[in-house]
Amino acid sequence: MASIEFYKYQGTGNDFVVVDNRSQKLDRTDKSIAQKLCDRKFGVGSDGLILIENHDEYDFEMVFFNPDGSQSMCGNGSRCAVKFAQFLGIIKDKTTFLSTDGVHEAIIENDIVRLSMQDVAQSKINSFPEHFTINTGSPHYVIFASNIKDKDVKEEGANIRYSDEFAAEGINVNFVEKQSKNKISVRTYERGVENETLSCGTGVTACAISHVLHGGVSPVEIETLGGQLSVEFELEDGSAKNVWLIGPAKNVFKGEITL
Ligand SMILES: N[C@@H](CCC[C@H](N)C(=O)O)C(=O)O
Repeated sequence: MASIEFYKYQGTGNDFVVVDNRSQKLDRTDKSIAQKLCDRKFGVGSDGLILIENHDEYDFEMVFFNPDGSQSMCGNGSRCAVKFAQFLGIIKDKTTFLSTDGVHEAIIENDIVRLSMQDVAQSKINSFPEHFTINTGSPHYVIFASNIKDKDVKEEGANIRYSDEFAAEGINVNFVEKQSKNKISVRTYERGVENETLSCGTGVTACAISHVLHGGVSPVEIETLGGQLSVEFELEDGSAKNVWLIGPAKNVFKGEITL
């Protein structure tokens, strides 16, 4: 049985167990590690596990797992990983690192992390009469609604995520309420967590792009259950370019767990 030192971080309430895995103490191919650590009753408890590993070309590699052991890109997790890399002394206040969907840049200003996201090509944005599907590193279903505070996000989100169209790959489901031209509120059901989380970075990015395609204006301020995020980008020929996700990321505590 190995004893693992971990750190707990949160980015607008999306919480993560973060491990310095530069010595490759943990086997990144073993998804049961994420299942154990993320379990809120039998483990530490979180919306995901992040391993920080060495990389030959970039400052570090961030390896992300959902609590069910599946892998995808995580926007809030990336912002937390950047703060952790700064804490470890791997970086100062700027970085270029590798994540699940490719290379990202980030800039740290106190507790705020500005994270570059991949451009979202027009081909990854599908517009339907009632909703959008957009891939911002992870796949998102975006639906505009009113009074989202009264929604049963877990039930309605699960209905879409487990529908015939999405059951196999899964999809994250975002309910968006327009507040003004540059402000929206968002609640998200996350695949891999299979529940509502307090915030989702790739999700609010997808929602901000959908909002601008509906007549909104960038930068878009986003209110989530866990706090405020901001997304800025330019729309060029239907594609979102120069996309940045901006918001806080904080260490909550440090601990040790026996696996
Ligand atoms: N919370 C994340 C998204 C994590 C991945 C997602 N659950 C998926 O499997 O697509 C974020 O902040 O982007």
